[in-house]
Amino acid sequence: MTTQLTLIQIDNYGPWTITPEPRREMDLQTMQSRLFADLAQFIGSRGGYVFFSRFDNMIAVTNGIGRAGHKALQESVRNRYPVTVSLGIGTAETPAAALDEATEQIQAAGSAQDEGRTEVLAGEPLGADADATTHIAHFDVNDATGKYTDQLNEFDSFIHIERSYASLMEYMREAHGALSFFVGGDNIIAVCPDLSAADYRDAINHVERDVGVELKVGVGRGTTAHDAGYAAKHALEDCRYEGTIVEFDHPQATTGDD
Ligand SMILES: Nc1nc2c(ncn2[C@@H]2O[C@H](COP(=O)(O)OP(=O)(O)OP(=O)(O)O)[C@@H](O)[C@H]2O)c(=O)[nH]1
Repeated sequence: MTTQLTLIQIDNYGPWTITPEPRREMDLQTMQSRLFADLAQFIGSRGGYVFFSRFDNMIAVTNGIGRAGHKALQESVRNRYPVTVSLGIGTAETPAAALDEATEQIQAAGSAQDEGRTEVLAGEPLGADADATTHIAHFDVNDATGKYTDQLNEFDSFIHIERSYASLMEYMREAHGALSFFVGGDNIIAVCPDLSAADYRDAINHVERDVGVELKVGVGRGTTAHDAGYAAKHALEDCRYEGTIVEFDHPQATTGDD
């Protein structure tokens, strides 16, 4: 299996936000969220996933999207936005290693705040003969509506959800080189290497011990993020139906420790 990740970095964005003087915050928020929406549309329509992370930098799973697709994305952003984007592509068995490679490509071309560095397109997409299978794990808080949304004010609910996200993202990053992203509501999507049910159970137990939030997870695989993520959603439905905390949409091809 190999995950192809693309780091999307807005070129020279920091200086732009204060030139000629600080821009209205809600105008920046509008631009950032519209750019994210357009990236989600463009990448999603080609089977990929994109996560907003810090908005000035975003991370996409781009298995199945080649250099021409990446170039078209840059052109489309340049034609419609007051900013441009640089793209670094990396491929590896673990998502963290793929992101390292993607990041090195962009960093080698110059600083994020170098006005001479624009529209870098670096790194090689997966070859046609590579095994492009990727794994997506879709985590969800158990009964977030009953425990939080219907009981607490929105900010206090948000604190519980964000704590579980912080705990899970660090654990998955350190233990497995997996990258986890909050995607709204009580949902966290992780891009993962091939892990066992025991690995996922350990992650869920860690979060419960650490911050007292109970999670469940559906895991899918596919040659695009959409295929893997959609399978993960079905597996999550199986958790709901079976009352379990880990379900795969496919037989596990792992070490058999579970
Ligand atoms: N991004 C994303 N958000 C979702 C999805 N499904 C639900 N949500 C969000 O999660 C919130 C809670 O929904 P659920 O997870 O179904 O509700 P719950 O109360 O936790 O119930 P159980 O998950 O069945 O334990 C919703 O208000 C949505 O914001 C999804 O597939 N993707």
